[in-house]
Amino acid sequence: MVTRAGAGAAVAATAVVALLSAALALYGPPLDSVLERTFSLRKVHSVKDMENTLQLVRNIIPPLSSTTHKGQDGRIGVVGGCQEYTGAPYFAAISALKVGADLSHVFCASAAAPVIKAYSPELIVHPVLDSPNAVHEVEKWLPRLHALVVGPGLGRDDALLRNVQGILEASKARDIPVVIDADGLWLVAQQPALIQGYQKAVLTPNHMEFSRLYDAVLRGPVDSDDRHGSVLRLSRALGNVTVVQKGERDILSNGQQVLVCSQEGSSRRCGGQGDLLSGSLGVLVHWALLAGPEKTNGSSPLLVAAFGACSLTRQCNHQAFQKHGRSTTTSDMIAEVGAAFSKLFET
Ligand SMILES: NC(=O)C1=CN([C@@H]2O[C@H](COP(=O)(O)OP(=O)(O)OC[C@H]3O[C@@H](n4cnc5c(N)ncnc54)[C@H](OP(=O)(O)O)[C@@H]3O)[C@@H](O)[C@H]2O)[C@@H](O)CC1
Ligand SMILES: Nc1ncnc2c1ncn2[C@@H]1O[C@H](COP(=O)(O)OP(=O)(O)OP(=O)(O)O)[C@@H](O)[C@H]1O
Ligand SMILES: [Mg+2]
Repeated sequence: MVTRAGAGAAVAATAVVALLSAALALYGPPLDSVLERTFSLRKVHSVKDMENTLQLVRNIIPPLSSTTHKGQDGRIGVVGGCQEYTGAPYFAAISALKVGADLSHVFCASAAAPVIKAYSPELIVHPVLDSPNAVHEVEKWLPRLHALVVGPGLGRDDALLRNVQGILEASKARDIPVVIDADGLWLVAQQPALIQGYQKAVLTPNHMEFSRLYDAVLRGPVDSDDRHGSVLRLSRALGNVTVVQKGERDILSNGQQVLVCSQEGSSRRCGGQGDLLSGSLGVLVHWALLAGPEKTNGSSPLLVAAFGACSLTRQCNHQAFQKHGRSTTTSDMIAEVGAAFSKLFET
């Protein structure tokens, strides 16, 4: 039997829960409680957590179908590539195609374009990034693109970075998802306001890029003993932008939740692996936003997409290393994308 006092207490408890939920929705749970919830059971749950999250990635992958037309599974743009760096934008753009995008564009400086075109007939290469009309030239394509990957091989030339700033602003105005990597993160460290609070941005810093960003945004050094807390804090300070800190284990957060990806890779650290990750993520972000939170069981679609890209990159590394050992290069990893994707996501 429910007494009046009992019913009153239940109503009061419901009100408290509702108030707390409203507060959480507005400000996010206290940092300590997120970390405690996420990590207190980490040792016993890590393998199960990884498997559960991989299942969410499987849920966002569009089935191959005879009724879809070219372009529906993803039209991705990579913004990067300059005189010095032509490999990085190529790795990102070809990885997007290999993961399952239908069309992959590269918007690069004019000196890089013939080189990138010569690597691959699969890519659509626009030599526009150092033109005085760069923003307009890229903006023309934005209505046809599902996601942008900004930064691989961009370099740090001021004129190029100013153009990329304009491209980012135009992409935000159109609500286009952006993955920001490499020198795109250099730009964000100079001007965090560029992506502050943009819910469709994912940042993929390596060790160095993370420290630079953290210092710029939080005005202090990273606590290297607390990687999880650092990623959570940076995401929150940027207004819940999704942050993926790459490393021995990848730490991912949207300021509400923290995920850890420890998919087995290898000890081979050749350059370009991060470009494979950011290009793959471009496609997965598009798929995840299309699928929506019903398919990700309430988890953030962008976090699920990022977990998918991290797992895939590490699995490619693992498979390539088994064949090539110390001579493994990123091209060997890209050759493994199909088999790694099947192993992780098509079981
Ligand atoms: N084939 C191509 O075209 C490729 C081109 N690429 C392009 O190059 C551009 C610059 O990108 P980036 O990553 O080299 O730049 P940046 O942030 O200055 O870091 C460099 C310094 O960080 C450090 N460091 C790194 N990891 C660390 C760790 N775990 N722990 C500790 N330190 C660590 C390390 O310092 P060091 O060991 O030298 O002291 C290193 O010197 C960018 O456009 C990118 O896309 C690449 O994509 C590769 C393939
Ligand atoms: N110590 C490590 N052990 C295992 N995997 C790692 C380690 N460090 C990085 N990785 C993996 O390598 C991939 C690329 O991360 P990395 O930190 O090398 O990026 P990056 O420096 O941006 O690469 P790039 O050379 O493309 O710029 C990620 O999938 C990450 O999980
Ligand atoms: Mg990189």
